[in-house]
Amino acid sequence: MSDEYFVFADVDGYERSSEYTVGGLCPIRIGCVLGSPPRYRIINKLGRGAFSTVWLARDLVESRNVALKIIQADRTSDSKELTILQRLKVSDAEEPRVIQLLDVFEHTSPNGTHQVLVMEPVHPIDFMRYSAFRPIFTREAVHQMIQGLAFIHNRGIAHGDLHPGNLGVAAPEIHQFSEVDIWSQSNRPYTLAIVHSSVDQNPDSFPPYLCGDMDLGKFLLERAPEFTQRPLSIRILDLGNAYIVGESSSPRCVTPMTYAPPEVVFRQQALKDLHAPWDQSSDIWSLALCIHAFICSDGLFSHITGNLLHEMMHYCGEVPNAWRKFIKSNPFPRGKPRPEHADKLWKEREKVFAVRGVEDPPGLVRLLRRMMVLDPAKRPSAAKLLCDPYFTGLQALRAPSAASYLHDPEHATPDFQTNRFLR
Ligand SMILES: Nc1ncnc2c1ncn2[C@@H]1O[C@H](COP(=O)(O)OP(=O)(O)OP(=O)(O)O)[C@@H](O)[C@H]1O
Repeated sequence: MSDEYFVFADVDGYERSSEYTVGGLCPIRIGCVLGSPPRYRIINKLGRGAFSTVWLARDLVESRNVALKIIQADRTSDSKELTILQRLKVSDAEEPRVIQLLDVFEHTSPNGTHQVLVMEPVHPIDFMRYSAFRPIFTREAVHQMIQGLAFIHNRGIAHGDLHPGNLGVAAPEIHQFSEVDIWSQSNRPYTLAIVHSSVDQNPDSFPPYLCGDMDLGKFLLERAPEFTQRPLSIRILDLGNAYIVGESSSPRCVTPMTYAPPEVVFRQQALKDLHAPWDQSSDIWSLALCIHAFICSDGLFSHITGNLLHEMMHYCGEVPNAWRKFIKSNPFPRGKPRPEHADKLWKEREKVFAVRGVEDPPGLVRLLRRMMVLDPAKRPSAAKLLCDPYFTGLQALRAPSAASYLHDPEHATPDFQTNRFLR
């Protein structure tokens, strides 16, 4: 496919050549300055999403580093992310648990007009070696993740794409490094020259080279190792698939299957329904799996085949009525799920958590099991989870924003009242 556009073939891990076209991605060069008036100088690439590229840039006005999420041109007008991020703004006095929008502007390229979201740069936790951090922070980090989700839910939003790549850790240490500091280190941009082969293509639609993703974590570990020794400050990222509950129906679930909730996996796998609805209760399930991955560096579930439903049932020890018919034609590979079997599996997890140095492994297992209930209506809300005994004695409620969304659990209404997704 790339031969239509480029002399070189598409390379895994980079944008596809077909994405640089009218209506597509914004061609970016290292060192160019975006903003009106010009303000953000591009340092390196941080990542790419389904419809965007994300860049580390120097804010020449505030002398700090920022992340620029540059949205594909034909997605700019219907992107809901800006509205959602504006709803999630906290005051300067509050420690956010959700990525904060610092600025927004539009940038015009030969491919169209792109919305640019300016955010704080964070260290994504999927690149984080858990062992590099002090396990003593586990309980606090887990509490902060749930705080972040409670905050999002309290603002009426469901996230819908929780996986380890969308959880990050604040990295204010990055601000002390200028572009030259960063360029002169081993993290200098890794670029791959590209040449388009068709003379019909507008050469300005393409960047002169593609950039590899910068390893921000490696840079910080080398240049600011104290980063791992202070308490973590978690950020939930990527509100690109979020929606305001009640204002619209849920968009298609894009969460990787091994983090997706059972109500979505069942409908996708058993009923071939790719538009399975999901809501805030679905985030609770996905966050439990993110917590597991944060500690163990890999997911709890390994399969993306039909066995995923079986794995879910084995860990939960139950078979929902709605699933029985489907399961009959796909018998259980490891025997029928039973509560004793689930207890055994979680005991094994407890041992793994203990090896990882987690505080109170049985307490953490109890928390995860509360979150991983097959019926979404029976999952506790994030606000209620903040009062789980696992957090007893934790000082993490010091974040001033906590008070604004923490319900009194005594008076909390039932958590997720409908089980309409588990038909
Ligand atoms: N604030 C940030 N700081 C550092 N890296 C970031 C930041 N925001 C995004 N990234 C990086 O860019 C990647 C893509 O960003 P993001 O997930 O927001 O885009 P998306 O289009 O919604 O992606 P996805 O396809 O994963 O849903 C992330 O996986 C992450 O590696």
